[in-house]
Amino acid sequence: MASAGGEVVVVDPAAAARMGDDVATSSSWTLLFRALKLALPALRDAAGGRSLSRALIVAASLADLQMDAEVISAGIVRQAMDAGAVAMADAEAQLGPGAAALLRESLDVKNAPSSQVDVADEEAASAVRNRILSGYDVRAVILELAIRLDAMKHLDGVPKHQQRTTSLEVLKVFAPLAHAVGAGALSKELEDLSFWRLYPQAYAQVDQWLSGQEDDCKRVLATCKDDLLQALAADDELRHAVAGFDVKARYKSRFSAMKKLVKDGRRPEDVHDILGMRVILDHRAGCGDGDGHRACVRTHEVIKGMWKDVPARTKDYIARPKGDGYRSLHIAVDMSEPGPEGKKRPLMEVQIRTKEMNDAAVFGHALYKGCLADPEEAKRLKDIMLAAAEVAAQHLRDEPATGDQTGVPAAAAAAASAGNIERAFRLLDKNGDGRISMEELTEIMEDLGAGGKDAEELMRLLDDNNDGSLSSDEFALFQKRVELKAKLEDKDDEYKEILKQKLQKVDDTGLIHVYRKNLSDKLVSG
Ligand SMILES: Nc1nc2c(ncn2[C@@H]2O[C@H](COP(=O)(O)OP(=O)(O)OP(=O)(O)O)[C@@H](O)[C@H]2O)c(=O)[nH]1
Ligand SMILES: Nc1ncnc2c1ncn2[C@@H]1O[C@H](COP(=O)(O)OP(=O)(O)OP(=O)(O)O)[C@@H](O)[C@H]1O
Ligand SMILES: [Ca+2]
Ligand SMILES: [Ca+2]
Repeated sequence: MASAGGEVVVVDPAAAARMGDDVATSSSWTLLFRALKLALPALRDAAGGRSLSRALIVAASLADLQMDAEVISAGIVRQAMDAGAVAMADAEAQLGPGAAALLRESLDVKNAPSSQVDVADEEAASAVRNRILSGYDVRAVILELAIRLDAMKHLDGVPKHQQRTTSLEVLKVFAPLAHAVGAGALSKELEDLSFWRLYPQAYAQVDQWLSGQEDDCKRVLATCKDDLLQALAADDELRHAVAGFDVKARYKSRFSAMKKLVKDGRRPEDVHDILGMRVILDHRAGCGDGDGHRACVRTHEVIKGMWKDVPARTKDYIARPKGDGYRSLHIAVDMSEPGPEGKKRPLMEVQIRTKEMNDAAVFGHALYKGCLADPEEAKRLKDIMLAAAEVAAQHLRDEPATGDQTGVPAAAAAAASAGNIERAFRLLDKNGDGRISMEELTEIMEDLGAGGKDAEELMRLLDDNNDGSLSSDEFALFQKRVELKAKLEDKDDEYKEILKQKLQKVDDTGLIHVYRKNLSDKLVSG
């Protein structure tokens, strides 16, 4: 047990010992401890403890992003605030003005894509992103991004329309923001989760294509990375010109692959970066190789000695930089097993560049780098978080994710295609008193061959203020949500068709929603 300022917080003694005395006495530790002390009891009471373990996971992910203790403590407390368990005044009193300012800004970032903005519109989304990037501390942006990722992982229990709004905001605003601040892995995760929620059929197609070869390709990437690091370190010319090497390997994300097929109109065999490797050379100044071009070319030669080079795909953007100044040597190698019976694999793209070139290419790099904690400190902060997570796991049971209990009934969704809100409302409001009563709703649903149960379900969904009838405002709000759903479903269908053709997979989803069509016909023709 550890006590701070009267209240008692349970801490696993073994975990506390691992943290070490130096950490326990540091100001980072004090701040994190205060945040935990404030949030733990509140979050433990909320949602069966689920929010507490989530808060700790968010905190650990912020530590992984090399955020400082102020951001991490703000992350823990933000979860407690979002659960309605902690007020801003308490956060400020416990954590001080720095963390409180971060919390306030993160809430501003959270609310930046307001309901007035149509984030599906690229220009509007870009304006929101720019406003966030120029208006707020980048640490507050990263804090909100970590919270968003957590939210995206726990959307099962929230209403469908909310799932879509959140996913669309993430896809259009927050995932590109993560990319812009240099948090590439976070961006990728946000994209794939929102892609899956918004376009489930299209996601399934891409997933089927990519997952088939994923394990094998990832194994190849891991082996190649090790082999390449060894070969580069053993090369005499490179040893002279380069102080160190960094090799990054990545398997293409679902969303990124989908964009190539759907938006660029490529065939799957024309996607040449499913396997990707990037070699970053820490080029020595004054070694007689100007900007490091020669070292990059030498790296290519070493690679040619190891794997099967595909000369037609070599692009030297160092000798001839792209219009935007992008510099990098791009090559491709064929990692298929030899012989006619050998396993065929997609090509592997290798980007070779110096640190300077890489810094310039990774947009926003400086922005993100400016607020990173010392890597050692970041590791220690992470240890504290993991220790706290262990403690939490001992005391709390994570609730299993709940199923989707709030699906929009097919008949309700049908109203989407009606388009004309006023006309639809007038049609349903049979006695013309400006409200749709339960009787009126039941009547029209029965006209359509649906039972009273469907009417009840529909009423529950639409009746925002629970007064048992629908105002035209409630109806309009509903219509807006349903239109978004219909738009997404159309796109999902469209993408699915394109992907299906390209990936030549048989479609097995032929559901015809006769019921839905009936209602929309009725609403349109009425
Ligand atoms: N940051 C940055 N990266 C770039 C730029 N141009 C290319 N890249 C990277 O290099 C990859 C390959 O680009 P290219 O070699 O031009 O080949 P491509 O066939 O046009 O590329 P893909 O669209 O990837 O098939 C891209 O997918 C990016 O990862 C650039 O201007 N800036
Ligand atoms: N060959 C590569 N090796 C290692 N990392 C890569 C490689 N290509 C891209 N990445 C990085 O992986 C992340 C996601 O990759 P993605 O393929 O979506 O990017 P991209 O290549 O820039 O996009 P696109 O190919 O659609 O133009 C980004 O952070 C990107 O910088
Ligand atoms: Ca690429
Ligand atoms: Ca009425």
